[in-house]
Amino acid sequence: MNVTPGTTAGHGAASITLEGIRKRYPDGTEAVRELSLEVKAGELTVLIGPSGCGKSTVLRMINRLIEPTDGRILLGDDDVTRVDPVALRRRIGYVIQNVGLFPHQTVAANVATVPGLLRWPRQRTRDRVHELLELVGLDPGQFGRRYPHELSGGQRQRVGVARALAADPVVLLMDEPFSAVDPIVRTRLQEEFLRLQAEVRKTIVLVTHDLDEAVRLGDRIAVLSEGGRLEQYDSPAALLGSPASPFVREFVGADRGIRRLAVTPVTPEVLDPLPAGDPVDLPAVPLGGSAYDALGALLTSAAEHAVVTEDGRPVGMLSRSRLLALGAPAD
Ligand SMILES: Nc1ncnc2c1ncn2[C@@H]1O[C@H](COP(=O)(O)OP(=O)(O)OP(=O)(O)O)[C@@H](O)[C@H]1O
Repeated sequence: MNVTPGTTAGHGAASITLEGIRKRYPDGTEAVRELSLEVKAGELTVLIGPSGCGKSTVLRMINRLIEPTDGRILLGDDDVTRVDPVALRRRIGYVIQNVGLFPHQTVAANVATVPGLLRWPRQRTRDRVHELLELVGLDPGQFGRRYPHELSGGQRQRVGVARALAADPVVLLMDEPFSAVDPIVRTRLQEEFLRLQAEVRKTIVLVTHDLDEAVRLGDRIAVLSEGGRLEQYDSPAALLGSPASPFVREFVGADRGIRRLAVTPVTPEVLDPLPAGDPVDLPAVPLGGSAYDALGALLTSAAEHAVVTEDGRPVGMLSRSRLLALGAPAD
């Protein structure tokens, strides 16, 4: 299988190209009418859209759990419809909502599933399981021997991610991976997952219903409407800043200004000069930090300005009005 080495992609990450894919189920349902989309190697694309718009169908066509009726799907330069589907699935990690761990196997055995199928030597598998459990924040000595029912929902979710990464797949597909856990655990898992992705840099397609999750995790977000129609494919900031259609505008909602602040960094262009004297009793926010966090600091202190710092040194002032303007829609 060809891989795109590139500087941004992780080891063994491949781009995914969907070319005019279509899925018509045997009962005549046109789940996906025609969809073309490219996910760059090492990037995370989120598929989002109303229930029944075809997100899971698209995801499952990539690893051929569902066969497309038409169109091509490429991993790197390889057409996935031309390779053996079982071999293909071993190269593609797949994480689903309720994880699907084998209940009668230990955590270690669950993580070792694909290396086992690939007949890795025992020691290599053991080392890999150890490494992965550490990577997802579970102590291998403590958790390796447990069974899935002896874990919390969040821990099970981590084991699901470790299992999907076990054989160093070229691509990771995730269908509502964090939706089965409560909002606080969910946010923590998302943060940990972002750290993990910064390390492993896989090409990831993630399906979610949750716009905040999409904005937090996605390098790019694909908004789909009924029949797998691609309404917009953009970075979170571009999607929130300039929705391409009334459908997208309604979908991203009235509070998109706030969401937009979360993906907008505080940059030198929005700063006012420092005042002559030392600014006292003003909140300090870091250059490059999120505008959302800066707004939080201003609201908490009831100040009109924050001091923006770089390496602990004041470099400019940020006013409340400038900050709010960053969240204002461009249209
Ligand atoms: N096996 C099937 N046979 C017939 N129709 C199906 C089948 N599987 C899914 N569908 C239909 O295809 C459409 C897309 O389903 P899909 O599960 O891909 O949507 P989704 O966007 O993932 O939905 P949700 O967000 O609710 O999980 C829906 O109308 C669904 O009813």
